[in-house]
Amino acid sequence: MIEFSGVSKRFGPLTVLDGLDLTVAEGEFVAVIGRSGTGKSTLLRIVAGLERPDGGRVEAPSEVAVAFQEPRLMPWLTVGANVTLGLREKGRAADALAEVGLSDKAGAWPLQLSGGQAQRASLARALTREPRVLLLDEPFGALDALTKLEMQSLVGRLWRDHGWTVIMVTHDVDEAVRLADRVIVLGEGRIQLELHVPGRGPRRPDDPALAGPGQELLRALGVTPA
Ligand SMILES: Nc1ncnc2c1ncn2[C@@H]1O[C@H](COP(=O)(O)OP(=O)(O)OP(=O)(O)O)[C@@H](O)[C@H]1O
Repeated sequence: MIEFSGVSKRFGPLTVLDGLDLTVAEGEFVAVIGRSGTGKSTLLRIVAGLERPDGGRVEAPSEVAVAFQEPRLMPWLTVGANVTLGLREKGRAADALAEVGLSDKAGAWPLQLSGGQAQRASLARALTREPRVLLLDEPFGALDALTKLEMQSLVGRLWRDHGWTVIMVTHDVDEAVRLADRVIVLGEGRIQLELHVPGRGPRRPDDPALAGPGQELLRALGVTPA
């Protein structure tokens, strides 16, 4: 579904991606984790076609939707209008809002939404694009712990229901192992570690099977327990 072969990306003297190889299968959920500045967002932007690599080959479908940490809703449009912004077919807003549990907010203004509700609206907007690939860039980084768990469950459910291929950038090891089939650790322009998580997401946050993979990821990130 998505294939990176020897992909390089430089910004001036800075080499961000350095011969990166990555294959993502159709329907797979891949989490990308890594220290700040290791090129995680750049990787997503290349998949989305927002950035061109300097070297190597990239294959990715064009039906891609992106959701960011900040929901990027237009404050002068209602939630419903935001969801179908840029679409000729406006009828999909109601279904998409129902799917994310936001039916009663179609006429509300973005400023009237909580952080979690705004992220739900952002996901509804992605839904109306009927993507094959969903890219998530730290989507829940700004949410409180409980809302975050709810949003993870929602994304996991939407992923299963729609058969999307998902790449999610996150700083949260627990989130990565709760949702992903595979977690990759990015560093020095390449994949430093690749980890398959047993079972299928969304997993229970207290699933004891997640402790081992979580610790391995923390070690790979250079985080040692206190
Ligand atoms: N358009 C750009 N012009 C110049 N430098 C850029 C540009 N985009 C990204 N960079 C640089 O490339 C490096 C990687 O950025 P990127 O946003 O991909 O990292 P990241 O792993 O997503 O970081 P974070 O975890 O902090 O969000 C950073 O040093 C950043 O400053």
